[in-house]
Amino acid sequence: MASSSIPTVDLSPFFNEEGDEHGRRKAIETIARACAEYGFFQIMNHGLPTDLMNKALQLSKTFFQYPPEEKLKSSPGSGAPLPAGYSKHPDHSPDKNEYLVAMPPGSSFNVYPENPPELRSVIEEVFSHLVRIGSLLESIINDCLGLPPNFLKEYNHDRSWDFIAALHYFPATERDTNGITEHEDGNCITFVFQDEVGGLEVRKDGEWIPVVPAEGKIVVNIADVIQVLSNKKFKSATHRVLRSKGRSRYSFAFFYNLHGHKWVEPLSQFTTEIGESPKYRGFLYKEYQQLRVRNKTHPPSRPEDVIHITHYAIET
Ligand SMILES: O=C(O)CCC(=O)C(=O)O
Ligand SMILES: [Fe+2]
Repeated sequence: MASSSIPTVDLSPFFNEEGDEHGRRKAIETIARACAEYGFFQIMNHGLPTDLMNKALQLSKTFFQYPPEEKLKSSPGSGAPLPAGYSKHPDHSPDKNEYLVAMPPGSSFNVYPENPPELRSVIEEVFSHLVRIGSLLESIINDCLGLPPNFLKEYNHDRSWDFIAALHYFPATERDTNGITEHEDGNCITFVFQDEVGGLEVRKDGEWIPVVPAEGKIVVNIADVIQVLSNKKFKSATHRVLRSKGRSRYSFAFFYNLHGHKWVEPLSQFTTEIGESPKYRGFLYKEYQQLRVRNKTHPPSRPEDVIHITHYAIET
């Protein structure tokens, strides 16, 4: 494998009725290595139709091209655990994008745009596929970590905090190409699909590796909750998005999440049982997610004040 690309995993063995045990083992090994080394890989043959992904990107583009007053009609309501609806980063934010967030289909917090009319049903369809793919990847990661069968599934059984974001990155300017500042995601596992423009990069051994757009592929990255549970055996991938000159970029990110009432701490399998000290103190997930939402809605003026998972790290 060239060092300048991230591994691609073919998931078809998991959909093969006859049970392709060899194919499954191979996929699991590749994923285990990718998660331990840098927390990023791509998947193909995952069951989310390429046409549906393209349609979602196209419809989101139509939405983001509307004038601000139209988009602002679907501004988030209050009381939701996340700003579900349309938002744009404040001008002083280093992140130069606008986004439309949706929680699970049927959630009372969702504020969908009325136009384009098909956008809602297409996002809901994509959402259902990604929940299914999320559960599959969660069970594979459960296996990769050597946890008891269904451990993560039972721990993370409530899907009501999952969310999806349609993102629009503005074209770069002469002086500024930042789209999303380097970061790790706070949830369990993230899934991204993007248009052909490119700009997503992942850091490995101090180097930025571009995630070259490939139609039909979904980018998967391990996020903070898995990093904490595994006491850093699996890495929450550091990534960023650079903007292109003269071109907008559209993408979707799905956050396979955890319910806010869950307690998160390094599991005994990765601490006491193997004589390692925990690298994080425990926390209620809701508290961490609230701090992260604040990072976005009220970005601190000093970058060092942005809350990351290091907030809970135990100094050694
Ligand atoms: O747009 C992308 O490719 C990635 C988005 C992302 O990293 C995020 O929303 O956390
Ligand atoms: Fe991210």
